[in-house]
Amino acid sequence: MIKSLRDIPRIGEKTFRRFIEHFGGEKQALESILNGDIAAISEMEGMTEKSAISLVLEARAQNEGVGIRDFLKTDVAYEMYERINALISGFAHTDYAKSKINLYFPYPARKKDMIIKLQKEIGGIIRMAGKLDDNELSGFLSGVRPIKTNVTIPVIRDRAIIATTQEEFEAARNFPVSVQLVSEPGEAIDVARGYSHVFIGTSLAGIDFPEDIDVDFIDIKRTETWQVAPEKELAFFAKNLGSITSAISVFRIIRKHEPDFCAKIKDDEIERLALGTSKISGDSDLKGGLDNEIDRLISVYGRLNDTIAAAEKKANAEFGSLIEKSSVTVKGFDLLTAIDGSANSLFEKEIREKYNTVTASALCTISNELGMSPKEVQYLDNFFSDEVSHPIRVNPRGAEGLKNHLLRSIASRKLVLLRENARELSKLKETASVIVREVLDFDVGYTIGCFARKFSLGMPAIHDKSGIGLAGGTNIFLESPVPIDYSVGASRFNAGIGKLKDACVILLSGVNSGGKTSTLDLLAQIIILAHMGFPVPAKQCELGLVEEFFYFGKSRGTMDAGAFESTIRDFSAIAGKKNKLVLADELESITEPGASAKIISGILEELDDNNGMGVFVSHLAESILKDTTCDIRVDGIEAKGLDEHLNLIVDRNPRYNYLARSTPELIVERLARKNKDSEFYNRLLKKFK
Ligand SMILES: Nc1ncnc2c1ncn2[C@@H]1O[C@H](COP(=O)(O)OP(=O)(O)OP(=O)(O)O)[C@@H](O)[C@H]1O
Repeated sequence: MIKSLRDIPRIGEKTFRRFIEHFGGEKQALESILNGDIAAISEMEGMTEKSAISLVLEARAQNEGVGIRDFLKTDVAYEMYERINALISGFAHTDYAKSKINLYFPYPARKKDMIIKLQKEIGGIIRMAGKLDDNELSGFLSGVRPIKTNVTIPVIRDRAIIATTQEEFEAARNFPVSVQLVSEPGEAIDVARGYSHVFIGTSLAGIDFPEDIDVDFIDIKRTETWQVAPEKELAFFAKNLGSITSAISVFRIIRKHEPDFCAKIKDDEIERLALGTSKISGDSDLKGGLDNEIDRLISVYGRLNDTIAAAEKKANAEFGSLIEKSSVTVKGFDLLTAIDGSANSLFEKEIREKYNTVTASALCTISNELGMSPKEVQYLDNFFSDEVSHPIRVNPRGAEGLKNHLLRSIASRKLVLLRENARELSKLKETASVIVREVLDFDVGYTIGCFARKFSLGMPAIHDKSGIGLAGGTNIFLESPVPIDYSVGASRFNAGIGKLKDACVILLSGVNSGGKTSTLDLLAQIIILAHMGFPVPAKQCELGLVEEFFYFGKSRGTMDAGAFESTIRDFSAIAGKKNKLVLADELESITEPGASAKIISGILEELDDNNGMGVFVSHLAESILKDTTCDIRVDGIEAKGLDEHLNLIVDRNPRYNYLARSTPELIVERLARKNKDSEFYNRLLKKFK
């Protein structure tokens, strides 16, 4: 049992330190490895997804006392397992499921309990997957990613907690807002002027603060994040928004068909979470359209500059045209006043009236255009200076005053709403994490379910005898496979076989391209999937579990002495008492036919003596049988001739107790019929007649 990271052989000192740094502690790192958290492990520096998977598998193997290679004893067997896994992963909707699929592997017979447990779990998921509509589900499912918990937000600088004691100060520093320590109430007012929103201890309740500062009196030592910095609480939801909302949709769809799915999460929690997350945008802000007043304020702020510019332009045009038409008549004693040097006041009076008219109209336009509230209209008083000036311009400081007021109003109103939402959502953080985790884990099972649905797989029945039998078996790597019925050893499918019906060691003979290799591959797929606790590609299947699985592929051509020696050494692994299945494809090409037949018969005898199961594809069945006294059954896949398109007519189902000929003459016949003018093919064909 692994108790420390150091118990995993692959983890040296350097990797150990990296793990601690990445996961924040040995316990967390170990948990992550044993839980198979591939995504988090592969985020580590120097770690790829592949190495993370093999590390997890190694750790698990150590923990469970069994690893992949305990069952998959040859490279060809392992490659078949990898091909199957790659095929299944292709059905995953999330990267999480894609990598998690790699953690399933075939267990040897001694882990029967585990296999049966997996069969039950996966069987349940497949039944559920069968009820779900993938078109409805897949879009949402692929939007779910593991929850990111490491969420930070920048300090909110225009909001402060004003502490009056050291303890309050220390408590306040836990929140991402400015923190100030004051020694007396008057100082608090001065400090508060630098912020648009302050939180002050209840001990200072009753002091008057300037009107333009929002003040909240709180118990600083007991306050919660949602109260002073709701943005921090909401940032978790904002950062994981896509995943959470997609997971909620998946949850709802599953629950429609399977009301008990993940019963620990109550419907009302999901609905509250859905409501809360529907209010936030990706940057922890409030979504538009939720509050009319905020939307109005934002719109006023956004249109202010343009509205002012248009009003200025209009005012200047009106003012210009009024001035153009103006004249001042100086009559009678006014002439004397004018000589006095007071002509200016006469002109000013005339111009001021027009200036006042034009600016008043401009303010009216601005206020109407923007739909301003009475409080906002008050800020317009500072827009135009009392002194007549030309061209007419809005006083920038006046406009700034209104803008600041608008921004403060937006912030203060938003804070109320953000707080309400953060308060509600802060209680649902765990719910959100669980929902996402459950949906990701669901995708792992659903991936297997989709794979099973696509290939019409069925759960095999496991019996205690030595044998494997199937009806309607379809090789998952063939495009349009013809279903195969076959039985090796004891099974309920061997009733009609006649002699040697329980034989566990078989020679499979037959025509070239008849489907011998495909049959071995099918058996390999079935044996691997069944030992993983997965459904298998057969309408019906019954099998006894084995401890080891050997698959030897076809060798390419005669071997040199070294390669031959190492192949024989590979085969020596099948000696021994452990129950096993051995598949071997045309072993004869390792050396010349006579010697090959002797070697194969020796291997088959070894297998038979040790109660092993084996299917050996060979064109040397007759010679092999001559060299052995064991009860070896010979089955055959036979070609019956050529069809009108000169394709082989083959019955893909092996015939029991039947030595099928290789029928190379059919291939020669095909060549001769396709190339009617060729003397050469005709001459060869005659040799067979
Ligand atoms: N059950 C089947 N259903 C449909 N097609 C099949 C089936 N079995 C085999 N085939 C087709 O026949 C082709 C040849 O099959 P396979 O390689 O298994 O034959 P073989 O008997 O091992 O041939 P050889 O003796 O030349 O190695 C396959 O690629 C596939 O296209």
